[in-house]
Amino acid sequence: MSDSSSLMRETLSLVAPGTELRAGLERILRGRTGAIIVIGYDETVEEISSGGFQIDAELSAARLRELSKMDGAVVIDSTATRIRRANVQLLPSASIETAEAGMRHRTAERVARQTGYPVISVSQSMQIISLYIDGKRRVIEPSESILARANQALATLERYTTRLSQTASGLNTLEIEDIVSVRDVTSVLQLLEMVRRIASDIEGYVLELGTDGRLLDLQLEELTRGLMAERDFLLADYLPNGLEVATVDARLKWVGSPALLDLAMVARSMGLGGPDGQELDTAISPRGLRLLSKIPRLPLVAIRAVVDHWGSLQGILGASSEEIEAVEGIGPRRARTLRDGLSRLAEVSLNER
Ligand SMILES: Nc1ncnc2c1ncn2[C@@H]1O[C@H](COP(=O)(O)OP(=O)(O)OP(=O)(O)O)[C@@H](O)[C@H]1O
Repeated sequence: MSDSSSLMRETLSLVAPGTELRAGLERILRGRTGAIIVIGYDETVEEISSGGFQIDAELSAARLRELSKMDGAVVIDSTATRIRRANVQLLPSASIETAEAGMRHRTAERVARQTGYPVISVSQSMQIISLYIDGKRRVIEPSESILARANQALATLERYTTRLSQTASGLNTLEIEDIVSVRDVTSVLQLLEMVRRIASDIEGYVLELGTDGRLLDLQLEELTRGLMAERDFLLADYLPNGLEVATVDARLKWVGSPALLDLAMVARSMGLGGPDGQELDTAISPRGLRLLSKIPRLPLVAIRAVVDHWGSLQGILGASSEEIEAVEGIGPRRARTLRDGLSRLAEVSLNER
């Protein structure tokens, strides 16, 4: 993540609903005055500030509102906890380009560029809160508009997680019967990746919504619980030897959303389906981590020990109880848990057929 996007995220959470800063901005909007607020105070800010007065007071919504009634800018510290100057005229370099029209917004954009600190402007005439960071402008929207979009994304996420769980349980059956093809594996990764992208959009909304996003956060957490572990196991089961998960992640990052619909593209990212990922019907067998992880009360160390020993799910399915018990770190109890668990999984997939 670049510095400017992490500053954007930090700042969005500083101005999110539930914070004093946001409450102050809402008051300014309701009072129909404008404001220009610099979030950061150092020598550079000092150099381009003229007039006004120094203060060092705790930031409260009421104070921010009162100080913004005066002409000029308010300067607060970068954690948005203290107000440091008010009634300031800002004199950024006029040579910094700005696409904005009014003086307030031109100044806000220039100060943000010159100091590297975020600057907020509240437009009196347009009743809009804008955030300027490093040459980018972002409108701070009311929670209702963000929630409307977030709920749409949540509905999409729900559809995808339902499809994912069907496709993944279909893969269980194919794995037990050892009739998996590259297409089957790739379809699961494709859905996991789509889910990951939608979830990341929703995480952005949660951040922006502050205290208004709590319910959304819970819903997101519920829909995506365990999915990243599922992804790790899937990749551990099928990646060709020597191909790192980080490499697959990096490749997928460059796959745009339309291209993600192309299974061959996803297969190629996983190093499967031949050089161009087109050989989707090629048979492939899992190592067994993903399926074994579905067995309740079987610890991951035991799963790893067994998978390392046989190297394939079919090897494990064909092993006798004695052979499994003999694996270091297993013992009779875990061996029974594993055998019972596998039989139950086999039964479930048989019934599902
Ligand atoms: N350089 C500056 N430093 C501090 N404050 C400024 C500066 N320029 C403008 N402002 C503040 O912005 C106020 C409005 O200025 P102006 O009407 O030119 O801007 P605007 O962009 O059209 O604003 P709005 O969208 O709020 O109507 C000023 O009264 C002043 O308080």
